[in-house]
Amino acid sequence: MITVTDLSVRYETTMALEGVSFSTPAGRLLALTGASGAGKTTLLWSIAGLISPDAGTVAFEDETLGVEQVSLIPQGNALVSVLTAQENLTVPLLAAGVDPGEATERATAALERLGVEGQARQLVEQLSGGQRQRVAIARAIAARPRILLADEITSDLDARNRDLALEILRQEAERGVAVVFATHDPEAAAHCDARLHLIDGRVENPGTA
Ligand SMILES: Nc1ncnc2c1ncn2[C@@H]1O[C@H](COP(=O)(O)OP(=O)(O)OP(=O)(O)O)[C@@H](O)[C@H]1O
Repeated sequence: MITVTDLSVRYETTMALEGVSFSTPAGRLLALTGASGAGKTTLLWSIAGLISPDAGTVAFEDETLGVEQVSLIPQGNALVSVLTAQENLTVPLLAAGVDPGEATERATAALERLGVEGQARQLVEQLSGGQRQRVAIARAIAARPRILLADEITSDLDARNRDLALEILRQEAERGVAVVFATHDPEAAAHCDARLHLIDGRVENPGTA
């Protein structure tokens, strides 16, 4: 469960979020919608603990859950371009203390789920935009998060891979993960269980998400 209470974030003169409150349980796939600049990325980064809000709180119901169990798939994927696809998955797992054998198994399985196992040994800089996006999704799920935050992850994908990415988000929710998926795509939002719509940093129809 993610509970956001009265969250406000200001960038100099811009109020990116203002009094945002909502909660979403484990197992739910929540679409986060709104026009460009509405505050979707700011909200995901705040939930991930990467931005300190000016006011308000983000809480996870399970007190034992720390930010290391939150995976964010950022816009633009943030992969390391001079590492291979496989290394982009294994390096963070090794850094988190996962045993090398298990890190390799988890990376291989995640790349297979996204259909990019054939690119495992290629450098990220040699991959297409859509392949990079799928490697970024694989990296997030290989971490086995309890909370998964996905920022516009279908924007570079063709129809088949867009459906695959949505199916992966659905499978993660079925595994008991709380998933928040920022998207401009109405069809992708319709595939989710609920929708939170932001207008200029505020929640439209508060309390209905
Ligand atoms: N680092 C920053 N410094 C100043 N203003 C910022 C910064 N990041 C975002 N903003 C502003 O905060 C507001 C919300 O931005 P945010 O990126 O959260 O929106 P978004 O809904 O994710 O947009 P998009 O759909 O285009 O990605 C916008 O007005 C944006 O210009």
